[in-house]
Amino acid sequence: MPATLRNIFRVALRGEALLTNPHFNKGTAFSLEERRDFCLGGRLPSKVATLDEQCQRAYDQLNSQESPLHKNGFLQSLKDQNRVLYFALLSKHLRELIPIIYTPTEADAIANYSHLFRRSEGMYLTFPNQDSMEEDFLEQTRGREIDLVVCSDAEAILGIGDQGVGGIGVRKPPNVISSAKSSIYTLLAGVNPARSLAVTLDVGTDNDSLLNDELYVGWSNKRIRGEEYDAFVDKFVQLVRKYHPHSLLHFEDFGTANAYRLLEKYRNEHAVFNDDIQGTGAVTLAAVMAAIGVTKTKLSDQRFIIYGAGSAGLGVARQIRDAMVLIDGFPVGEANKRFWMIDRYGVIKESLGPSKIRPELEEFTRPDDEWVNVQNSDNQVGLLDAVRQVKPTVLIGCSTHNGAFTEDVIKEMAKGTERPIIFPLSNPSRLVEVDPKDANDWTNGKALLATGSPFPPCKMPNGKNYVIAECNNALIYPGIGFGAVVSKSKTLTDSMIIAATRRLASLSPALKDPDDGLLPDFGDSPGVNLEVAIAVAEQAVEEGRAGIQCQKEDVRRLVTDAQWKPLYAEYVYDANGEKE
Ligand SMILES: NC(=O)c1ccc[n+]([C@@H]2O[C@H](COP(=O)([O-])OP(=O)(O)OC[C@H]3O[C@@H](n4cnc5c(N)ncnc54)[C@H](O)[C@@H]3O)[C@@H](O)[C@H]2O)c1
Ligand SMILES: O=C(O)C[C@H](O)C(=O)O
Ligand SMILES: [Mn+2]
Repeated sequence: MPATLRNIFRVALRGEALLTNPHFNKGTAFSLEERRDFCLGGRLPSKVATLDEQCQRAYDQLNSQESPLHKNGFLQSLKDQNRVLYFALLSKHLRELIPIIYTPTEADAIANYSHLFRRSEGMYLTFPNQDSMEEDFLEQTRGREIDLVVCSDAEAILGIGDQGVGGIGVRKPPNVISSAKSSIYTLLAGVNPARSLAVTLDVGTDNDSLLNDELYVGWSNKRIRGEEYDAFVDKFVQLVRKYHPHSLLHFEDFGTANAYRLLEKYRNEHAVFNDDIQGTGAVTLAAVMAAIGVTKTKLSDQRFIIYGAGSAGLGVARQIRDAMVLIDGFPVGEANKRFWMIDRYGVIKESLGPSKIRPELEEFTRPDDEWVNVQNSDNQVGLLDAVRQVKPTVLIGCSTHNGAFTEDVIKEMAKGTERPIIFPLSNPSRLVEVDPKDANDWTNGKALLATGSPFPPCKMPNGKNYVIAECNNALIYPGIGFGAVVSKSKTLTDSMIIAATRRLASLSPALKDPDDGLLPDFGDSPGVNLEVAIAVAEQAVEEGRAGIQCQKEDVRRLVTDAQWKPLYAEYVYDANGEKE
């Protein structure tokens, strides 16, 4: 892929092979000299276009697409044709187009993957083909330096569940989640797309509608679990470690039990990152820090109800708990007591027993005697009862349960605290626990709000707009990953993630104006992620994790210089030059 800062690029492809390679293709932007030297003479109309002109044309075509899903399809096909143009167009219209290639539209695209499938992207490693995994892996990566590997087994895609290699029904492609997350790395942090790899680990699916669809493009088999699953994933992780020891390995949308286990298993031997646990924990902590800046309280003053105790819910609880310990000097045991986790069986409390409480939840399990006056007949404590009893100051949703934060729940919460902090984080938009507009109305504009998907601003009682912060891990994970990549960090530590969070929190608009959004706008997300990357790389250098020799003062320049930007390089033909 043409690097931005190098103006001249030696390329070994000519003619059709050049025009059909998305990493090298410039379409009508090939200069006259390049057309001559690369045998493109009769293959292009005569006018040489600039990248700006190409963006304008592509944008006009995009706008003729009728729905977000059609726009997503158009952009996918642009990406298949010309990577520089794709990223240049996205960069020019960031605020408008992130929701098209990412949350929420990408959820519909994944749900329809098998029916929209046109062309594969990235790497598919399928359970029954594991004997050839190394060969398959090398086939796509030989001779390439890979900085970033994003993988998913698609068991828990956003809030829409098991999608196998990509679902059916509404419409679109597998690899979509790992590809979308990789594109965001490039767009918002500057990861070179030629140095990143999106991988789908196809271990089957338990989604019956996929298994029964003859157009399903993945491995039509029940999900593999247990030792066989672990061995398969391990084979893949060891390949990444062997061939790309400095890469960052990003896990996305694994089922909760696997997500935690895999993170713990590998985090001390390679730079691994689980976005749903750590990315969500980090961005949510930053939003909470901004909110308590508005309420002028401390983290350890808060009482948290976290509704949905899966990867995201527990990641958020742990991250905030760790910050309470680190920032407020609270003992861990005391900090744990500030959390009430709720899942399908109500509040996680002791008498639910090990069949309903996963081991990772034990530290947040509540004693039963807290609930003697509020238990329902089925021994479960629901959200409304919990809110009445706990009087939470912060209510966070990671449940996929649309509408769970009812008017009763929100009004009950507002009785117990002056400025309720309410973050319904489930994605995509249709799964949000409460529409922020309702939460705003029901609390007379008192609620401090953030959501996982983009929502329009709300009206405050004084007529002013209240910006709903988008508390999505994309505001921080690209920076965390890029910081780890540039510093060639051997592992990704909790302190590096805390450094990222603090840097993000320091950029909150609410610090200047308490009525402003709790987190920076996604239109500013490239600058925000750059700051995050610098903070992470500085921390890596400071704590001796970095694989590069440099001083902390040099990190800002190093990270900035390493960013890939969507600009065309000038090509010179060289039979020994780049081919992929
Ligand atoms: N905003 C963000 O950056 C962000 C990041 C990660 C996840 N999320 C969203 O959070 C949601 C959960 O994601 P996850 O990765 O943690 O999934 P997950 O499957 O690991 O966890 C979901 C949890 O919610 C519980 N749950 C389901 N229905 C419930 C109900 N009716 N009441 C109470 N609990 C219920 C499940 O039992 C499970 O424990 C998804 O919608 C996802 O899109 C948002
Ligand atoms: O994909 C997103 O938008 C955020 C998050 O990783 C999720 O699973 O919802
Ligand atoms: Mn996710």
